[in-house]
Amino acid sequence: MIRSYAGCECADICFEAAKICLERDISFALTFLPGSSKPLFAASESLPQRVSSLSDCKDGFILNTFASEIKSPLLIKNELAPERIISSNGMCASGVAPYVTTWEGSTDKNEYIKRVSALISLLSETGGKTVISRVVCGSSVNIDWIDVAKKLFQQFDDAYRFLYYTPQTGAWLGATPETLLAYDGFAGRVDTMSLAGTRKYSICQEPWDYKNIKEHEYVTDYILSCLRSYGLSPEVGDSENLRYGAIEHLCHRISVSGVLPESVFGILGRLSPTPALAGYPLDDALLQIAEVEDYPRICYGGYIGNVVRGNLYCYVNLRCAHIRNERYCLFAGGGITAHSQPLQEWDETEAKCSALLKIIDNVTK
Ligand SMILES: C=C(O[C@@H]1C=C(C(=O)O)C=C[C@H]1O)C(=O)O
Repeated sequence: MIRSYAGCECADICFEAAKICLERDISFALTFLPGSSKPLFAASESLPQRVSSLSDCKDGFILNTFASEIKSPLLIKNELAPERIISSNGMCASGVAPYVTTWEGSTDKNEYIKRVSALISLLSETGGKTVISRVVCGSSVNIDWIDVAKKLFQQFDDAYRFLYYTPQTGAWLGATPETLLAYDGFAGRVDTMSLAGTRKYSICQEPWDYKNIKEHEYVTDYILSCLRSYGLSPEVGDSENLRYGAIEHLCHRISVSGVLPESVFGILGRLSPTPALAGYPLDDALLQIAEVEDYPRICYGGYIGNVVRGNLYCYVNLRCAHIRNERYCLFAGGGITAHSQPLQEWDETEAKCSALLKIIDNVTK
């Protein structure tokens, strides 16, 4: 059982502190591990810096952007307690405004269909898989993001839930089902998952279709070869259906022992992004993503997580929104292969962002 490293047992206090941090551009992260109602809160007056090894990493929140060339994550150190932020309201360091801005316009459906159709034709010749996303943007003016976070976190209590801000990334909110890397420092064990393949949730567990099985295999194979390249012998669990609200994903849990803390950030850097978020082969997929998507992903598809006394709990930044005072931008994507149908892929992205969009609509004054 993990205790809150910020010494904060009370979620309401953390949400109140998060609100102040958002208003004052103070670096912070409020997160909940899957199934836990205990907040993990980290905040710092100093600018988040890169950390190169888990062994040297203080407790706090780590993150990296999508396909970052700099592999070492940024760390928000656990330095400011939420109570202190609240009691010194306004007295905490004047934060640093974000260096990145939110994208303005939503992806047009016809344009998406056109571009994805062209990609499907290309993949029919070359093989492989590329994960294409789209954005849904709107005005933030009448939205209380703390209210949105509370509702989202309650609805997806099985997911890793996050709300954070750094000047390097801006503010992000989401609830992700995808573990990238969990490290138990005492046992030297890494747990990860291959998560790809999406369909509507149903209680009758039908077999998965060929397209989903194939796009899933790219992810499993990639993770296994990455771990084996470290001389490790990973084990793959049975096939599972992992539910996320109204949809479910094909999932294999993968675990491996004998991992030294010095190797953990290296493995993390190699695993991010897997073909669940980029594609296979990786370099081709990254080029195709840059061609098809006309906005920067920033943190979408990157990773986020908590370092707690030598352990690491790290997830893929998915089912998320980039939020700012004026605009917000939701991101949702899916794996495209030669067997994709453009309209079905569009509907899949719709299903992936619908829960968060519904909450945003409901709280908009
Ligand atoms: C890319 C996303 O999700 C990823 C892609 C999936 C797929 O293509 O089936 C399933 C789960 C995630 O690994 C997203 O939610 O934006």
